[in-house]
Amino acid sequence: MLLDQVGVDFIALENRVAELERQMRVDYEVLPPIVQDLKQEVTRFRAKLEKTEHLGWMGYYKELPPPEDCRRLQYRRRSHEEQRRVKEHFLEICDVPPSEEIKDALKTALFDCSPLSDSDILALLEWMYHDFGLPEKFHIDARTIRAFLYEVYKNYNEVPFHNFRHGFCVTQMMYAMACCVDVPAKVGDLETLILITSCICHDLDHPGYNNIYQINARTELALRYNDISPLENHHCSVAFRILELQECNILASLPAHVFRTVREGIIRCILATDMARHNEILAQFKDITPEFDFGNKSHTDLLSMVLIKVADISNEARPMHVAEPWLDRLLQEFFKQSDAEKMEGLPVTPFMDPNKITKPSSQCSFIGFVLLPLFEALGALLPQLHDMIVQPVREALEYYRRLNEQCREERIHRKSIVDLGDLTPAHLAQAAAHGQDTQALVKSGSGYSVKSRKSFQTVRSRSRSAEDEALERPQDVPNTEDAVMEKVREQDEEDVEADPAGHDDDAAADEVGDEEEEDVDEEEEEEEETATEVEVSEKTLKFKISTESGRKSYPGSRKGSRDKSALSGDLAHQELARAVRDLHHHQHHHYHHGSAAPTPPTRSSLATSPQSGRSTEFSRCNGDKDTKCLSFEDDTLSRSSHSPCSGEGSKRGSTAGRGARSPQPPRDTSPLGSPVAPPSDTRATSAAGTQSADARASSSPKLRSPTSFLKKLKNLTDRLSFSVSSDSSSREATSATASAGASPCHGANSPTASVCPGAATCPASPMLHQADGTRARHGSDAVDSLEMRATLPKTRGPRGWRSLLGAEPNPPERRRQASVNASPEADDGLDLAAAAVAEGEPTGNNNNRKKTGNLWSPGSRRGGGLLNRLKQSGDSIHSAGGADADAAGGADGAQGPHGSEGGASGAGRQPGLMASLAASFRPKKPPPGPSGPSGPSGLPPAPTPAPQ
Ligand SMILES: Nc1nc2c(ncn2[C@@H]2O[C@@H]3COP(=O)(O)O[C@H]3[C@H]2O)c(=O)[nH]1
Ligand SMILES: [Zn+2]
Repeated sequence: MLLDQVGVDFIALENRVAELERQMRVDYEVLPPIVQDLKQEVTRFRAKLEKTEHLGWMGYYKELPPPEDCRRLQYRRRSHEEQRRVKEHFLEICDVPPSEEIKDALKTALFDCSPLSDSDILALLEWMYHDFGLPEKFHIDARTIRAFLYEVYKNYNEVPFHNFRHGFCVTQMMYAMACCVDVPAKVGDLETLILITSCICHDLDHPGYNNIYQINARTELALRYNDISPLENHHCSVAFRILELQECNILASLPAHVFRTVREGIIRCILATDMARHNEILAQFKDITPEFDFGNKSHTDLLSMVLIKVADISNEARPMHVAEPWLDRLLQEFFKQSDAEKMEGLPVTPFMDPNKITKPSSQCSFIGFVLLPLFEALGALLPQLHDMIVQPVREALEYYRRLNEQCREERIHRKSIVDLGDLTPAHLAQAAAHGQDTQALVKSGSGYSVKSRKSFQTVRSRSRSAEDEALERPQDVPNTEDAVMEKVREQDEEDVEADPAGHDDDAAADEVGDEEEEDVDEEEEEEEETATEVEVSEKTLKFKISTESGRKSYPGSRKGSRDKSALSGDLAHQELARAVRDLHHHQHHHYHHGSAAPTPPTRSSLATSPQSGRSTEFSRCNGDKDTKCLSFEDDTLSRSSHSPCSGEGSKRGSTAGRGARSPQPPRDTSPLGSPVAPPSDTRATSAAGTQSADARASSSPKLRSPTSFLKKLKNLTDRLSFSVSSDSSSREATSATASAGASPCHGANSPTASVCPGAATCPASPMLHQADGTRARHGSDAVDSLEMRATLPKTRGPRGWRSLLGAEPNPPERRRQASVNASPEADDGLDLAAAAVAEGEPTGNNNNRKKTGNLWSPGSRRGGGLLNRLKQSGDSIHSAGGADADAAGGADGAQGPHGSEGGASGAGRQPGLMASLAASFRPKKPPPGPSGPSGPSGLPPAPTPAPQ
């Protein structure tokens, strides 16, 4: 019937097509031989052209430089020589148990491993197994433990934070907690084995770029694991590959079913360290806490997950002289990632962006929203841990709140001085009328001058970090900042007049609206800045798997309350359609209605607009003012601008006096003499007004600007894998915010998936290959990404910290130097038992090792002029975190300030450290018999490996 209506005889049409196809086949076969030859010739020639190297003499072939992303992703492994030294010294000391002092220190959160060498650390790891009696209980041969630990050591990369020492610190914290609450008695020996082994392995082969990057850049790991905890899956996979090696298989003597339990447990624990699952795990744990049953496996499983999570983020529970260098290293890694994201046009992870965070702001946010709620939850179940980890973390939060406030005050002061040069007498009079110190204001107009909204935002963005909002003066108290803002608005108007697009008529009419838009954009920017790692991680994951099931929000999540609607694929399409309608509607009015144009589509205007498809949703949500009802909202990086420092807590913090977290006291310089922090190294004892994350979860309805609107639209189209062109203003907006669709280097949709010219030698590939030998994804996209990068700015406009500080972005020299021996060499195999004990100490010393500088001295606990240090910090960031600067520094760059064994980077140990360590280890058990099957530890030989 339909066919009749259309008036087309489809059957006839189909027959005709089939006939033509037949004819073509016949014609093709009867081509004269000469034409066939010609065809073949053309095919051959085309194939040749595709390999154009031989045309180099004609200038048609240009050798491409090694793909930058390959270089950037390369990671560092220790040299064979260094590994050999570590192995030798490990074997030298491993039969000697640590001194009582060290044993005691190991059981506290005060332990400081920085003076220890890598072999010392390996020996301590082995000791932890022994101390819990695990080798005896599970028949683990000492030789096997050592081989296992050494292999683990080799499979950590020399990245600033997620390195072997981080693995040790996490294990040591787990050990300390386990001793404190007697974990073996509570959860059993097997679970203890699971916990210790999981901690040791939990960040194996971490490349220094987190899951958010992996997913957004569509790296091999993200592709392999379908965006689901790519790194954690990888760590786990590497761990079990090590355990597959017979000589390293500490689980070899376990019966098959026990092995399965252990494997399952290790996988569960390592996967639990993905911060995208933080709220999920925390919520479940809190749920069961009131009726926690140590006899219930699902309860103890959850407890194990929480324990490893706590250990993983426990640096702030340590004394400041231990915690702070770790934070510096973490920020170094963060900034390196955000640098890479900017260069590759990926979304810039807000909590990693030096333009958006400061050290104190980062810590206020992380401790307040993520760390403390978790620690308190564990403390509720295991109160013995309160003094050990909960209280120190509260003090750390208090410390950073005060510091943040100090920073903010200084920034405001600086801004008022800087911007006064541009102020008119009227502004000065206004400031004076509000009782401000105009004397101070007129001092200088130098420094940053606000030339445009953008440049102002650049400064402002940096200065208004997550916690600034909390410390903000009440709205109704105008101050110098208001005067500055006023000035900026005027400047904006000038900008609008100078707009080459020239919507002059609209400009006047939209003046009010523009101001609102600015506020909206700034608010959104700030919300983005306040997003914690958990939120961004959740969002990154949600973004990818939302079509499957929607992602649940958990009570611990700040967005839980507003994340009402899960995003399904259909919903996304509907939203897109609505968004397009709204956009069209808005543009129509904006450009054609002249002065009568309505203000830009604010939330309220959308709510009442009859043309807006979204209006019904808005009205539906009207009753629930505190909730962001729209999934459209949820899918952006919008975040509450509430800050962890807001409210009572911060006020109390501000009056709590300074220096409660006192500067670092002189350290006991004897390497192992005092591995714990001196008692004077305390933090503020005043209980911080810690806010629950939930209390801060409120959100206020916000206006909607065209820019933000387009950002959201872009988000949607990205999700649907196609792009919608936008006008120049929107392009600028999306570019400025490095929105998701901006030419990812590793684009899976790459139209030219040609082979990476550097694939064969690409140092990143082996890392990505090593698990299963498959080819690195980025290799195949490298040409594409190079082409794309050529059209991308190196950094994202004036917001880059380099432009702020006038530093050269990514000096090419540095990049070049960054290509170092990254390929993991084939190991020469483990033969620990046969390894000869090396003579004497390694020649390593401290001199070669570059200590990681404090990134942001204002955040430093070591005093000094705040402003100066802000500037200096930027410089040090540049050298430390920027573009593989660590690599440029040679072997000692990327590694943290810790000692590794011997060689350039092994230097870290003070002279005599080995002697001191050796002295500190006492024989633990009688030396092994002269012959017999037992290993150096005298344990029985390992039984046959269990089937796996
Ligand atoms: N801002 C901040 N983040 C931290 C701190 N400690 C741990 N993290 C983050 O928490 C994450 C836990 O998992 P990872 O080890 O992968 O990476 C860690 C860091 O990104 C800290 O002290 N401050
Ligand atoms: Zn970790």
